Formats: sequence, C-alpha cells, structure tokens
Amino acid sequence: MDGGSRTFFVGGNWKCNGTISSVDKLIDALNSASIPQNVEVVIAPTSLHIARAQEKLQNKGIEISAQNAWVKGNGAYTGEISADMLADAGLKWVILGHSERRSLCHESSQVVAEKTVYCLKQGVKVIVCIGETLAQREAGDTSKVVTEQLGEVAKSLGSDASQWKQVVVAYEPVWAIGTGKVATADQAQEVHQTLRSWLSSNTSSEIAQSTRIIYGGSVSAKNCTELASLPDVDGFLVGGASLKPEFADIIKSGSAKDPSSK
Ligand SMILES: O=C(CO)COP(=O)(O)O
Repeated sequence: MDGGSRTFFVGGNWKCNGTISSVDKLIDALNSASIPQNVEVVIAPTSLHIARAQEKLQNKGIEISAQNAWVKGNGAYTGEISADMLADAGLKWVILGHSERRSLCHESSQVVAEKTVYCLKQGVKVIVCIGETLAQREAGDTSKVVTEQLGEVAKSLGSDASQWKQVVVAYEPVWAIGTGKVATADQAQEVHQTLRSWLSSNTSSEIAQSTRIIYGGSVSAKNCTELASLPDVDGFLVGGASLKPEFADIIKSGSAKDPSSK
C-alpha cells in the first residue's frame, strides 16, 4: 500500500536505562543530529529523566514521550504517573502496552485500550505496542494475536479517524525484542499488511491508509534500510540501538521513503 501520506516515525524507547550524565550525552548527540523533514522522531527516557531531557533538548525535530501512564487521572495510585501529568508537563506522546509491561506487569489488552482512551482524552498521543511471542508464532497464531491486541483498541476508538490520527501502532514481535533476531523483511511486511487490512475491514479504509504501523525488535543501523523500504512499514520503535550513535542512522533511513525530501 502507498506509504506516501504517512510520515515516517522513529521512536527511541530507552526503557529502564540511564543516568543523568548518560542522558546529557545522548541529548547532546541528538541536538546535533540532522532530522530529515519527512521523519518524525520521538524519544522516551525514563519518567525520572524526562524533565532533564526536556531541559537539554534543543533539536526542534525531536519530541519526548513517556514510557507508560496510569489508566486514570490523578489520585491514590502510588508509584503511577497520570496522563494529566504528562500533558501538564508538555509531553505529547506516551508508549502504551509494551510487551515488557504486558508480560512483567500483567497488563491486559483491555487495560491497554483503557489507557489509550484516557491518554487521548488528555491530549497525549499514543504509541500502542502489540506483538506475538515465539510460541504463538510457531503455533501459527501471529495474525490472531496481533489483531486481537489491536482489536481491543479498535473497540474503544471505533471508526473515529480523528482519534486514530493520534495513534501509532508499533508491531514488536516479542521474540525479536533485545534478542538480535530481527524479523525478516517478509515477516515484517506480512504482519504489517495484515494489520492494515484488518484496520480497513474493521475501522475504515481512510484509517487504514493513514495510521502509521511501525516495527520494533532488534532494529539496527544494519537492518533498518531494508525494513524502511517495505510498503507497510512506516517507521521503527528502537530499543537498544536508540542508546547508541547508530540511532542517527536509523532516523536517516526514513528519508528514502519520500522522494520529495531529497
Ligand atoms: O522493545 C523495543 C522497543 O520498544 C525493541 O527493543 P530492541 O530494539 O532492543 O530489540
């Protein structure tokens, strides 16, 4: 399908990593990185480091995201951070439903959908993560798993294109995360195409055409160019490599997607 109308999106998920000084170094490097006009870049430091990153970041081509948010607003929820706080702090993005939160913190697709609705209501855009485990892939259940995960979000957002415009779908096969085993081009394209067709049948063709579906799982400077060229891959959610200088190369891989940017 035509990727022309979908701005290439590169997210850097720093996960539970960093010190004040490593954040400063990463932001320094990002401040001097050149961001192609047709690429949107978002980095997600830990909650503790967000304010530091905001203070230091000067590169206008980069936005900051949180890695999670509570399902509701402020209140007696010890240890949590609400979307109200993210919005108040000027954050435009949040990652929700990462597989590490689904598996380690037992977040269900229903909770992820509820969080999505709440964050969007507060004006915080959502990178919603979905993906199958190795056992699910080997059992031939990949399409079923990812469409069910996305289906919960779709149940809440319906066919409201204005809501879907604020959502980026990140397909992150669990077996590819942090393993060095990146999905092959065929595997990635197949799932992304399945997700787009599913959106077309279950929301609208307009939503299917305009929603960005990005890939995550062992993305590196070496494999990003091939993956970026796939028709239904609209960007990346990068873990480990977003903490390294090669993140700048991954950002650049999106520039080839839109010939008008050259
Ligand atoms: O989980 C990821 C991004 O959210 C991917 O992590 P890696 O790039 O380290 O495999």
